[in-house]
Amino acid sequence: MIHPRLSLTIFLVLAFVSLTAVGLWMLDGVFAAGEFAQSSKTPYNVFVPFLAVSLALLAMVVAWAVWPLLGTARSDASTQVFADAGRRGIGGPVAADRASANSSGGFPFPVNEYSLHTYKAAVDHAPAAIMITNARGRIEYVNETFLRSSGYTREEVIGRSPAMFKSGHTKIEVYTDLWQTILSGKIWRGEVRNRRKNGDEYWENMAISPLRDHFGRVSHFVAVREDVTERRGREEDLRQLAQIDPLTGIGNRRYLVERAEHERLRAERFGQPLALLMLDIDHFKKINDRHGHAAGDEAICTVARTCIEGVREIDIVGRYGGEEFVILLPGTTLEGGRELAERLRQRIAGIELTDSEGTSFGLTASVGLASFQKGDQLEQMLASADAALYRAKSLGRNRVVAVMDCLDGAPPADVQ
Ligand SMILES: Nc1nc2c(ncn2[C@@H]2O[C@H](COP(=O)(O)OP(=O)(O)OP(=O)(O)O)[C@@H](O)[C@H]2O)c(=O)[nH]1
Repeated sequence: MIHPRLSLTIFLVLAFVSLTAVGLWMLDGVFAAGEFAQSSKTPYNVFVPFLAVSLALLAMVVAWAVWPLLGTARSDASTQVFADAGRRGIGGPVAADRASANSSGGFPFPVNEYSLHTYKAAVDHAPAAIMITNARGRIEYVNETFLRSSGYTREEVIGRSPAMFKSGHTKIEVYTDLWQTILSGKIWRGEVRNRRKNGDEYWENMAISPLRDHFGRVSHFVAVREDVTERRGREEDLRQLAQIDPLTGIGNRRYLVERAEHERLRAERFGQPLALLMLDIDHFKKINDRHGHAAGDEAICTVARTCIEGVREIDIVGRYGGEEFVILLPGTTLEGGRELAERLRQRIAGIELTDSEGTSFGLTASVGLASFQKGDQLEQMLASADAALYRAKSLGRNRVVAVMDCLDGAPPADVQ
């Protein structure tokens, strides 16, 4: 493709030549130059300055057209990187062909005079942290924001690998995906947890794009990084808040389902046992009716505390419904689960509370127990525990009942 400046130059040259020819023709000079020369009253003196002005203008136009091309040819590799990155937007894959390097991007200045300075200033002071590494993964450039957010000085990072910022808390799959993407010439976007010089960890949202030289080889990687620690923190707070039961402060049903699914997958994968208890306060409606809603709330909180205090740290306790709790026991068999359920039942039966009138009252609870069987889905485990709980209630309450498997429609087998 012809360079736009070149096309304009050709057009102007042709225009000047035509104008000169027309001017001379109008003076009748070109066609009768011999006569003029011989004539005493020759117009020769008129068209010489005319021709000189035209030629001077022509020379200026040519100089105007050729100067930036000469200038750009002298520009170095960094001009090319910045010019291309700036013109196409840093973060986009770039094939740094000659034509694009020569372009002044529509500015009325040569690329290496205007663009290099402007683009470099823009990158140096950009609000996002920017890092450029070479093809061997060594850092060649970092901007001011990068230095501020990482806490390092330029001397401490230039020539080193970006691995120096790793916190060790980003999944290995994230890095595998990152390298596969950028080595295939595409932009990688994602979030990684990095470490500042002072040891603090922070979340960065990154866009890493490969730059190519004029042979099409990846020569550099440009990483544009934004510190998103605050946003991640807020998201995590909201996520946790959405999973907490406001009355008891323990996990709610959403929390339980998420954790239970995680534990079920772990049990499936590693062949470990997993027991699930479903515990429900007996005749709770009567407690509310006789002692008031506040006493009912107090009873729920006390049972929650009793469950939390009665299990191991790795066990998971949550409020599944009104006066119903689910307890997950990773690494625990049905027998182990039954022992714990019985212990909790006894502790709850020992609770004594006082209502607002000073009347004391006690509590009992029934427990349904299920254990993970290979291939079980979470819904099956919950349904089994629920069926066992129903049986415990129908057998008179204040007891523990276990069910091995309700899938075949067999009636639940009582443990107690
Ligand atoms: N105080 C209080 N009561 C609640 C809360 N959530 C649910 N409830 C009440 O708990 C009672 C549960 O009653 P039911 O489901 O009939 O069960 P129950 O009376 O315990 O009877 P069984 O489970 O068969 O022993 C209902 O009256 C609900 O209104 C709560 O957060 N606080």
